[in-house]
Amino acid sequence: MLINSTIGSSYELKNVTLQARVKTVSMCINKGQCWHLLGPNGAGKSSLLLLLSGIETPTHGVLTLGDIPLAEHSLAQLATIRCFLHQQQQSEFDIPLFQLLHFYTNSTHIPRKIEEHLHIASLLHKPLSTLSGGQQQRFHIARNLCQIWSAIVKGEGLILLDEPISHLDVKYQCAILSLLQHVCEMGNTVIMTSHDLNLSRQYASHIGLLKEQQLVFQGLTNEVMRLDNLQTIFDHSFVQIVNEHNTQKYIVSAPNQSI
Ligand SMILES: Nc1ncnc2c1ncn2[C@@H]1O[C@H](COP(=O)(O)OP(=O)(O)OP(=O)(O)O)[C@@H](O)[C@H]1O
Repeated sequence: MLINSTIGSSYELKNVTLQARVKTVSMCINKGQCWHLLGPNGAGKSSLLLLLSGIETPTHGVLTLGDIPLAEHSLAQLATIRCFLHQQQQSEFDIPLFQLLHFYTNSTHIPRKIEEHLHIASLLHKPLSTLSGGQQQRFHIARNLCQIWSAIVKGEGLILLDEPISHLDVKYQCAILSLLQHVCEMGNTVIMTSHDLNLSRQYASHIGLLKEQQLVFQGLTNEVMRLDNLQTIFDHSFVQIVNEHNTQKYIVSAPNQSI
């Protein structure tokens, strides 16, 4: 039984490679951190998340969770502390959400904190296919968090989310990101992908910038989210705008400038 050894643990990756999808990534992800992985399409963000989830196994290098190779933790054991939202969620069962929730979590209870942020309860009687894209996304995020909620309340959860804020309107984007920030403050670890530079800058404690299947820049958000780093990663020019109170900076595209 290895699961107890993951509690209070970190991921460590040493020269981890996944075929041609992720090239020699080395990084350490500690408990309580909120990582956002950013980069162009095809940069390797989803593939890196699949490695961290244990669904994919490195072709080279060492990936440990709590000082033990991730592959030595059984997927069944991991499922009690680690959730993983795939980028494109599909369900073969077009049944009411409360039945789907029960299928995935063995319960139809939605913890108060999740309901406060994601407002799922009023949708539970509806089949998934009758919901909008954003409503479906809220349900999938909620059921992933419900799956490991008993670990989350103890600050022992590992929450992996591939583009969780896609399809969401700005209110729910901020709602889910502030919920994730809150669970990190409880000691849980979040690793997610995104394409929204400004929201990542606002909500991530740590950033990984990927390009051509390599993790090129990583570290504290303020240190990594620099215009020169972003220009290198995206082959695109950006400018920074400071609001009138000089409290918030926004990164915006500068399409007329070539680099
Ligand atoms: N199942 C797979 N088998 C082989 N190659 C794959 C597979 N999935 C992705 N790839 C390739 O691996 C590379 C990284 O893809 P990945 O999906 O990780 O990128 P991403 O950064 O998440 O992109 P996006 O922003 O478009 O979601 C791409 O070149 C892609 O074509």
